[in-house]
Amino acid sequence: MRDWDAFTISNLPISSIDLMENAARACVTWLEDHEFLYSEKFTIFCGKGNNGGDGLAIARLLGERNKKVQVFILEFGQPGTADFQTNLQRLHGSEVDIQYLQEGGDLPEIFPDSWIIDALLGTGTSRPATGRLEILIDFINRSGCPVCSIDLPSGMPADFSIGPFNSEGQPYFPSVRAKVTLSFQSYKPALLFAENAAYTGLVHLLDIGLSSAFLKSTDPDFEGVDQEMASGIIEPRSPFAHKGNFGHALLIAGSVGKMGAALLAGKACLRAGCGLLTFQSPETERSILQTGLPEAMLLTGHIDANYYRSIGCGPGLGQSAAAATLLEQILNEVKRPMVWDADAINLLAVQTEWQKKIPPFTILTPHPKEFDRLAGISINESERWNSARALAISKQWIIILKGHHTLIAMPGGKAYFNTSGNAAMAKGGSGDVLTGLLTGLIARGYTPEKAALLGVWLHGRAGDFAASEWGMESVLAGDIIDQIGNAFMEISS
Ligand SMILES: NC(=O)C1=CN([C@@H]2O[C@H](COP(=O)(O)OP(=O)(O)OC[C@H]3O[C@@H](n4cnc5c(N)ncnc54)[C@H](OP(=O)(O)O)[C@@H]3O)[C@@H](O)[C@H]2O)[C@@H](O)CC1
Ligand SMILES: Nc1ncnc2c1ncn2[C@@H]1O[C@H](COP(=O)(O)OP(=O)(O)O)[C@@H](O)[C@H]1O
Ligand SMILES: [K+]
Repeated sequence: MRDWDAFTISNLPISSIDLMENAARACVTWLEDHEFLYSEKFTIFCGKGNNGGDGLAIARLLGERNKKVQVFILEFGQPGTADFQTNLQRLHGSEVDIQYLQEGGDLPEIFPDSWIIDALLGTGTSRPATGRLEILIDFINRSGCPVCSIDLPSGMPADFSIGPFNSEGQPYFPSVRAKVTLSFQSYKPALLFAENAAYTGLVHLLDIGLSSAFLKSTDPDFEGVDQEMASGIIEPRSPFAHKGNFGHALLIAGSVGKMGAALLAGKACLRAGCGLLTFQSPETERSILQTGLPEAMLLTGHIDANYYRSIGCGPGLGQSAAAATLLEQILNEVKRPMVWDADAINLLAVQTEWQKKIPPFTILTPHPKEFDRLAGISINESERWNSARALAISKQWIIILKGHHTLIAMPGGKAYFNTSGNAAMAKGGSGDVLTGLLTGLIARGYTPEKAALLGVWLHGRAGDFAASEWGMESVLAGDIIDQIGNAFMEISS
């Protein structure tokens, strides 16, 4: 963010103080647009960095709108930044009441029925809050007032989970508990972790006019997957194409009582655009597959795995001896990247000698528990993300660590987080849909890296369409499949 800020100031005719003004205006406009948050009274807590400067500018703008505003500035024992001082001067002479909180002084008396704007610390947070700052964070959290945090909940470091202690002894970071966090221009990693959500509240990103050219001039090692990225990957279907052009996929899936998982994966695989699909599934379950998905074929005997352009393993497979034998045979024969999910991952966690046989660029799609079985227990999501990134590099696998913001860790070290999808997808079967989709995209001809980015985004987007049709409670995994086409259409030109 600091580099992006500096790039913008040197490449666009905009000064740092005007960027701060943009940020403050964006916050106030957002508050105005969300009437339920737009109280008559605001209590604004400011540090003396630029986050505090944002708070002062917000105070002035709210004062101009005839809101009753009180500002408390926490004395850190050092002068404010230049933009903080400019905004302090701009605030003097207004109706806004400004008070200073000294180390060791009394706690403030605040309007009991106000909204709190939290502008104590932003991306400059460098260590856990202690002393007066920690007491003030606790005071804000106990005040009973709803809190809107600016850029980050104060105390939360931009790049980590705030707690609990991790294996490297990273300390717990006391943090403001916000109802809403208004963050500037881009997600900070801390805003993506599940355990931080109780502190960030709802996160909204506000455009403050940072230069878009910066993103083209840099190759960050951590990036969001969004509609623009997905539409840059998608390839059109040639008018003269035949089914042979779009690949033949093999799904090794299903066992007694779990054929639904195979069907879900199979439907999603075909919806991904691949030409042909064959299942390798138990003979006894033949009628379920052949009536549930007449478009697919079924193999029950020996398979020549190398015949298929892509192979997806795991949905509903179970962990029986027969499943293990089948996967071992696949590993001994197949040298191209595959997709491994669910019980295939669980077996891989136990059969550690298999791991060196997994072809490079194979996609693994664990949910957090499956991941911990494979890589050891992580104490929080930021630790798990680091562990996934390290494993992707050391094994040369693509790891798709599923969650609200699914992480995609590439063998080259780069990592992505997904921005589509929603909690309606938190229901059995959603992961099987993703496995099928990824297997279908690889058969269709996408490289595993492109398939991973496109597939994860399409899956979440289809979930978003399903949620708008069925509501957050009632979406079924099959509804996600039915919306894959709409997700494709949105990014096809
Ligand atoms: N595009 C952009 O980037 C834009 C950014 N903008 C805004 O600027 C914010 C970043 O501002 P910033 O860099 O001045 O940092 P900020 O968080 O205000 O505080 C730093 C000070 O706090 C101190 N400090 C740190 N931890 C501490 C602790 N635990 N306890 C006590 N002190 C602690 C730290 O001290 P130090 O670590 O140096 O010892 C330093 O003095 C950003 O979040 C956004 O709101 C917008 O205006 C517009 C455009
Ligand atoms: N709250 C959520 N927000 C976004 N996506 C979600 C959410 N909950 C679940 N999902 C998505 O749904 C899928 C669930 O996968 P998984 O846990 O393997 O389910 P299952 O094994 O039951 O099929 C993942 O792709 C995940 O990213
Ligand atoms: K803040």
